[in-house]
Amino acid sequence: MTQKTHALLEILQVQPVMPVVAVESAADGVKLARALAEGGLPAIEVTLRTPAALDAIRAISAEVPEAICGAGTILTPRQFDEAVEAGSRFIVSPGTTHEVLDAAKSSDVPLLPGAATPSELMAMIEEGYEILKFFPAEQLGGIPYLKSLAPVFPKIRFCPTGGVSPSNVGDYLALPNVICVGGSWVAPKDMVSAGRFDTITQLAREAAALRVR
Ligand SMILES: O=C(O)C(=O)C[C@H](O)[C@H](O)COP(=O)(O)O
Repeated sequence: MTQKTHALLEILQVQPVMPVVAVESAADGVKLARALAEGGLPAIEVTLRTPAALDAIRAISAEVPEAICGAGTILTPRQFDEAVEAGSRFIVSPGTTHEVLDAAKSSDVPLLPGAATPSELMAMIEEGYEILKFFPAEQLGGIPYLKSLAPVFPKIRFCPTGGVSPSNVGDYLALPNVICVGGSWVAPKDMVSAGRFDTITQLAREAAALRVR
């Protein structure tokens, strides 16, 4: 196992659920990261799907020492570098390209790359990856699909994301090849815009109490 895989494992094993968030301002990001960490979910994936994302990562990294802030929806090497520069402790991409893999090679910050088909998994194993994002999990076949992959790829562990919710999260976390799940339900947009951070802390608390297997 590489040092970077080890670093990624340490982050992903901290909590059963990785909050996947899209924030409209750096201030919202800070409040959200605080609320989630207080509920027991210190690691948070801030997606680069809003213009405020990089500023939010910068602000969380500077102002919320209890959080472990990563960047999501990384599609290009430029985004990879910008996210690292902003202070991201880990990087998540929904799929994989050679360019993003090259950016990851020249960085100390670990990458959680997306892969789904057997050919994609084989390619990622060749690149030295053992921990992968599985996105969009439910739409790609969800739990039965991951069960089918397990005997063929015994070393690979996934972070399924996309369509994971309180109603199916327990079944995902029961799979031997799932290390944690990603999801937005712990930080609903309407609660963030309404400033309901206490409720978000409560949602985080419930998610943090889930058991992995
Ligand atoms: O942008 C990415 O890289 C993503 O991961 C997309 C979505 O934010 C997650 O898939 C969360 O999906 P839901 O929990 O179903 O809302």
